[in-house]
Amino acid sequence: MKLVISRKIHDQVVKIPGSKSISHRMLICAALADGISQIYNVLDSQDISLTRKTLECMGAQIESRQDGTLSVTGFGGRPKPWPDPIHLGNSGTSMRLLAGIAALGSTPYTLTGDERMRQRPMGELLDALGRIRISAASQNNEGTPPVVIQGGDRAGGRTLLDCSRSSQYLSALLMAGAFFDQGLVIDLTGPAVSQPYIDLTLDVMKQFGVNAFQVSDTCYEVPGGQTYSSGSRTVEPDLSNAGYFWAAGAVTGADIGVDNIGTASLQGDLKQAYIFEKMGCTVNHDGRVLRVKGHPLHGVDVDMSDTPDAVPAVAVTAAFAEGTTRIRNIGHLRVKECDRIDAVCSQLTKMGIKAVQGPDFMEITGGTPHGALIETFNDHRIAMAFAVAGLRVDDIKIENPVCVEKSFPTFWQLFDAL
Ligand SMILES: O=C(O)C1=C[C@@H](OP(=O)(O)O)[C@@H](O)[C@H](O)C1
Ligand SMILES: C=C(OP(=O)(O)O)C(=O)O
Repeated sequence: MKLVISRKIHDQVVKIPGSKSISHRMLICAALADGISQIYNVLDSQDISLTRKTLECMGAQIESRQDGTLSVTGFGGRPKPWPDPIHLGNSGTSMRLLAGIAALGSTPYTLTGDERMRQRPMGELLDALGRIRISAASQNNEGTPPVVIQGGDRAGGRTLLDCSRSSQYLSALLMAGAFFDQGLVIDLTGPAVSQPYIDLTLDVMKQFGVNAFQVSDTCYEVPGGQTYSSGSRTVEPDLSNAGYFWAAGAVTGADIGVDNIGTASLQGDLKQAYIFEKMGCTVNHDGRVLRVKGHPLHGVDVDMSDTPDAVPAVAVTAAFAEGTTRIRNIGHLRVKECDRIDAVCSQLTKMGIKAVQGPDFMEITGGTPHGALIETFNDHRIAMAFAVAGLRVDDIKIENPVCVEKSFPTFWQLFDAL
């Protein structure tokens, strides 16, 4: 249990570790390459270790240098057999992206996860793989892990994919598709959620010399017969995690900057700062440091389909705003580390805040929240978002604070230093 002490915080600039999404992708692309890559500023967290270990099982050699840089010797698109089940905890990104890589092998891989991961969907990805003759099945027939993927057929071609619950399926197909003889054309059954993560996949693939592109709103293509090039790459800071510090500025009135944020970042969660601006904060991006300074906040109406990981921080901030905040198009939050719509609303209600939910939205009416014991449902983002509330409210206790190790093991250290 962690007690967050409400306090006055000073204006300051913080440094956030590397992006989880970019770290997963760079490790995978480096493993898919021939030769040695150096990846700088890789996030050191539970989920990234799971991706790393799996890539090692598949034949990549990965060494950590003292400064945290990872040196990756790739297996050139030919993963080696691994007969034992591979455990991926509750890392959806590892599970879905690595299922795509497993499809490149010629022997079966079994991918499984913890209790929650075994409830998270991936039937849509299994169906799309099946359409290009890759045997991909859920052992429980419910479309959830454990899954067994057996590659062998590398013809590729055209497939159909439903990305209404996760964009990670499409990222998986794009990364693997470059090795298929005919490449891969992926038609979507409708718009994808979490679009910026797809753009991030295309961008990291490009950095490793592989082209893939969006043909239309609902069609993507990756030409076949391409190879990933090894080299040196750098992971930028994690902007989902930057959001807890910008939210700290928003709720306390301090001016909190996050260092090393490029204006051209493709991470969707850069938008968090601008949602806080819409709520009344001042945002100042001077090229390197992006600062959010809090002022009296007011409710907003936002579509957060593209930025699911930022929802808990925005929702908690909304508890301190005048009026109602409506967060729309977030049905996919129900299949994350926990049902995040339910978790956020139930814990805000415990704090005396009116929080109403619908199938794919929530509405939070700001007020005067009081202390509570916050249940985190083993979800890092619930823990970090409610820690922010503790800066303004006495007696916020966060249950199971170590769950932040999934994406941000140094969170408490940086947060306590505020
Ligand atoms: O591809 C990625 O790196 C991610 C995509 C998003 O998931 P969905 O596409 O399932 O919404 C996001 O929530 C997750 O934290 C990371
Ligand atoms: C949803 C998340 O991650 P994943 O899907 O990789 O478990 C997250 O980090 O908020």
